[in-house]
Amino acid sequence: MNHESPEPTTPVADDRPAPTTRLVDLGPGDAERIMALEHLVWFEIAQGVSTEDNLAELDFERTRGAEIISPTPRLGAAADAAPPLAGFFASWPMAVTAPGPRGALTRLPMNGLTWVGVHPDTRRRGILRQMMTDHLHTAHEQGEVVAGLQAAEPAIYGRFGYGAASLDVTLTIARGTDLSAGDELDRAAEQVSTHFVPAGTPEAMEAIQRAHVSAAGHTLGAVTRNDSMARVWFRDHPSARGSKEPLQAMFAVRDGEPTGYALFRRTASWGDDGLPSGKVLVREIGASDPASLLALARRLVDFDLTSTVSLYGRGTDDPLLWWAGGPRQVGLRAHDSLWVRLVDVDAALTARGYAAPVDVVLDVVDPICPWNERRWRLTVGEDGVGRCLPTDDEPDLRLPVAALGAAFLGSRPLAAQAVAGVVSERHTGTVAELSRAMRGDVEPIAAIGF
Ligand SMILES: CC(=O)SCCNC(=O)CCNC(=O)[C@H](O)C(C)(C)COP(=O)(O)OP(=O)(O)OC[C@H]1O[C@@H](n2cnc3c(N)ncnc32)[C@H](O)[C@@H]1OP(=O)(O)O
Repeated sequence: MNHESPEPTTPVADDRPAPTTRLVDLGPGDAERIMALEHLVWFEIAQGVSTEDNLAELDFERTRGAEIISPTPRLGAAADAAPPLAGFFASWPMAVTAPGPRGALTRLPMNGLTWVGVHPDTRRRGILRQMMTDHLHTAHEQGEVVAGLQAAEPAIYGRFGYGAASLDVTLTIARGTDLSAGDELDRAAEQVSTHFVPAGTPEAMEAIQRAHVSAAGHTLGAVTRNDSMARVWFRDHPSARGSKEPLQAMFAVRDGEPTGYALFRRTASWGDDGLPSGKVLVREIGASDPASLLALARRLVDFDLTSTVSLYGRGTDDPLLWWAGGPRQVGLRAHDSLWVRLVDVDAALTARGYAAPVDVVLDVVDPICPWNERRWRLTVGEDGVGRCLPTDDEPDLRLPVAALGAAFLGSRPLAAQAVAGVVSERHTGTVAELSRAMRGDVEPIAAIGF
């Protein structure tokens, strides 16, 4: 990303005079103005964390901002200060596990968008739209095929072609709950040992990363950090965490090999009755096989001085949910997790696999990425491998690109989206045909936080 965009923003739904901004690449030298904007956007400050540490997770090859080039000068600002930022966004090269051919899984590169924010003084005047257009066009130019994000608010990103492709389920399990999984899994879980260490050391971070990527290969919907993110992700600043215990990494090990991990923190508390009621908050848990997941979960529900364990980032048909007794037992709460955007419809539909043969012509609507907005023929053979090519043939169905993003991880069936009026069918039966071919065998897990 080395191009600058001199075009001013287009005012939308606001008659205040719009500032003129331009999109620029940002680097470590922009730390001060990045943090000035971040504090205004998120109104949250990590106490005692240096600016350098705050920004350490950013990839400055993929970090952009909208700087204000007029009006100037700014009341109260130093005359030689760099222009302030009206907007900011960054991304990481990540990966997501999508359905592969015939029930297999496939890990695909994914552009993960993050840190999106616009100055409160300049909102609702098109700066986000300008940034999103730039982001998706840059991703396309760089050959990225699939993009994803987690939305601060669910109403924002559908208009930019993202579809909510997975749900994030939180399970709260009482201490001592009998996780009932059947004899075979019980015996397999007994072969798995667990131990935990502070997560914030370089050695722990490296081991977490290995377990994280390995677990993702077995988990539909799993999103992974890349190695450079992993090196800084779990720094656990004592001043920022206050009196909480350091983040802990628990590993599952079978035959000397790591087979899973969990990241958690315990918070001590005591009830009015004098009994301990500490909480275990599990930020991530992942495993390469169900027995290792079970072994980790059994250990987590068995800590002295605690009363509940909350597991974030789980899925709707998660084995943990049913081992623990079902939705009513675990106070199930769900919200949208990963929003998927097909940057290149043909490459993305060719990269994932299918559950059944299909031959359909899609009429895709995508005003933000015009290279996608046309008819595409998707042909899938008996082997579940697809090919998507441009065509001028009559379409079988018409749909916005966001509908394909929503269905990309094998959930959110197109047939259900047709019932909701999002997808329309020109030839009877073609929505059902494509819908069945895109379905996964299980529901996707939620994405990690990013
Ligand atoms: C992946 C992530 O990082 S998610 C984090 C998103 N960031 C935040 O929520 C931080 C706080 N909020 C903000 O910084 C800003 O309000 C933003 C980034 C959400 C929006 O920026 P703006 O420059 O005001 O958006 P912009 O004017 O370009 O609006 C684009 C469109 O989105 C809509 N929109 C913008 N914000 C919202 C919102 N919070 N809810 C619903 N719609 C919204 C606008 O109405 C507009 O719609 P239209 O083009 O269909 O008419």
